[in-house]
Amino acid sequence: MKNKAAALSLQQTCLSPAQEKTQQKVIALAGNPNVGKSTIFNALTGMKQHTGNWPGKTVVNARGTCTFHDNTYTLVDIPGCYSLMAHSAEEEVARDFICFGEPDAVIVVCDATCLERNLNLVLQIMEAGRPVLLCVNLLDEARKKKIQLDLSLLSFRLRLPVAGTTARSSRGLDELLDELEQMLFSSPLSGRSCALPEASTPRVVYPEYIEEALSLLVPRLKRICSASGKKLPSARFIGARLLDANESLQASLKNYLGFDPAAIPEISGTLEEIRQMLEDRGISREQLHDDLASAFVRTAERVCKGVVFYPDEDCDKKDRKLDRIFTSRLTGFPIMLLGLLGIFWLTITGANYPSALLSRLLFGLEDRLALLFSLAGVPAVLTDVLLHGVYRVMAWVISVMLPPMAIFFPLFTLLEDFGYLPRVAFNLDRCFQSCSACGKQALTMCMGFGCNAAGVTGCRIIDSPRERLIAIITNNFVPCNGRFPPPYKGKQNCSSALTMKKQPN
Ligand SMILES: Nc1nc2c(ncn2[C@@H]2O[C@H](COP(=O)(O)OP(=O)(O)OP(=O)(O)O)[C@@H](O)[C@H]2O)c(=O)[nH]1
Ligand SMILES: [Mg+2]
Repeated sequence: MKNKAAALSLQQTCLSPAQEKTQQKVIALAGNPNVGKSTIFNALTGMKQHTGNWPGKTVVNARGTCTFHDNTYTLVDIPGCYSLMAHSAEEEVARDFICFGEPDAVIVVCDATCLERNLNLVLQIMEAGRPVLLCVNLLDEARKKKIQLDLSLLSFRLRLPVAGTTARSSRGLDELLDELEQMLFSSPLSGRSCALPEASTPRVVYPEYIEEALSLLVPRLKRICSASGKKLPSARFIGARLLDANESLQASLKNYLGFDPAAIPEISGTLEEIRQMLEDRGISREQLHDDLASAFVRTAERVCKGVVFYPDEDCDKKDRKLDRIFTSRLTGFPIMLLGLLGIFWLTITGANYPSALLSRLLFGLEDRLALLFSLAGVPAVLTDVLLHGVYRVMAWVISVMLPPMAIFFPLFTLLEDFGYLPRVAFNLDRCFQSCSACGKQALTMCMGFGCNAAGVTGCRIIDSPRERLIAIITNNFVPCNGRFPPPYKGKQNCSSALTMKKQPN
């Protein structure tokens, strides 16, 4: 793409308030996990955020810049989330940035193959009052499955700009930036303004009793919050979350405003009044919670009618069949064991040949360097330190560790891209759970076979701090390729860093 600029920085931004803002417009890239946010981010900024075919790779916000038609944007790739009612640490990071990070706009990336499910989040972000540009990605996958989409109708129904993309091949990204530009810089009269006033936003309509409660709460919240002078999510959104007693959002709101609106007598009194009203009508907190959530689902269903066509009823048939083969008890485990053993065999046996070659080359060079050092009259102590110390260790590390890594990680990436790794995690989830660990640990352990450092870093994908700690500690017991035990290293004897000797000439 012609319009990419170099990326500047990659940094964690949890609550990222106004002080971080520059003249550049700050654009958040939000969406469900695994819909291609980081792929779009990388294509637009030239950065290298981790992408792969399983959900939950991005766990902290990443920033980069992108220039298009002389406008420079700061793009923020945020972790995938299914909803703004955060259930995990990553979802909280995403929700906090959308609600309190003061982005100028949010590009919500959706998966074209399951648009209806993705619209849930779109509607929530719209309710939060953030300017939204909808990016329907994975159009190539939708085409493969013969799913037809009417994006103009979708745009009309949601009253949002919509762009279709295939991020993997950078298709549609210029159009996406065009839409963004129009949305941010065209006048409200042109009809493309993103900052929809609250009243004109296509609202998600809640059941009558919730609307009644909100009509009591929202005007009071508006009065209190408007005094804060901050770019808050809409009062309706905050009101609905206060009704739902969403503690984590309340804590972030308090952090952002500097005071807790729910602790102000006017609001706490109204909440109490509403609670009493619900109790009198026999409405439980669970029902309230379900009704608040299902309003989005119902609206998404309504919006999608006539927008998405599945001419082939069994468009997911192939995926389901593969799921059955790779995760059933009968075939899932044998295939998984054979596959993983195959990879280890290829890594270990295959690495012996380049290892032997590299070690012959590097140690041969050492002998020649030793000759050169002695001819040059280099003191013995210096030769020992530089040549028999630094150089020899480097030669060992390169010849032992580089070849298996060069084989293992590409194979691992292939498994990731084929979508097999989440199936491994699924297969092993029960085993890991019976040890009070998390199924995702299967992925970090596999990675640990390539390199423990990568495995430990990868443990960021595990939500629960306790399970993450277990994964980090136990990863050290996974023999990484530099520590594969000698009996398994094949006949060639140039392998483990622990056992390797200098090759005789
Ligand atoms: N076929 C196809 N694959 C895509 C497209 N966009 C992204 N992908 C692939 O989808 C997978 C997920 O992409 P990511 O960019 O990592 O998704 P993400 O939304 O950042 O995922 P999380 O950070 O886990 O939430 C990767 O394997 C991408 O190569 C696309 O347009 N078409
Ligand atoms: Mg990502």
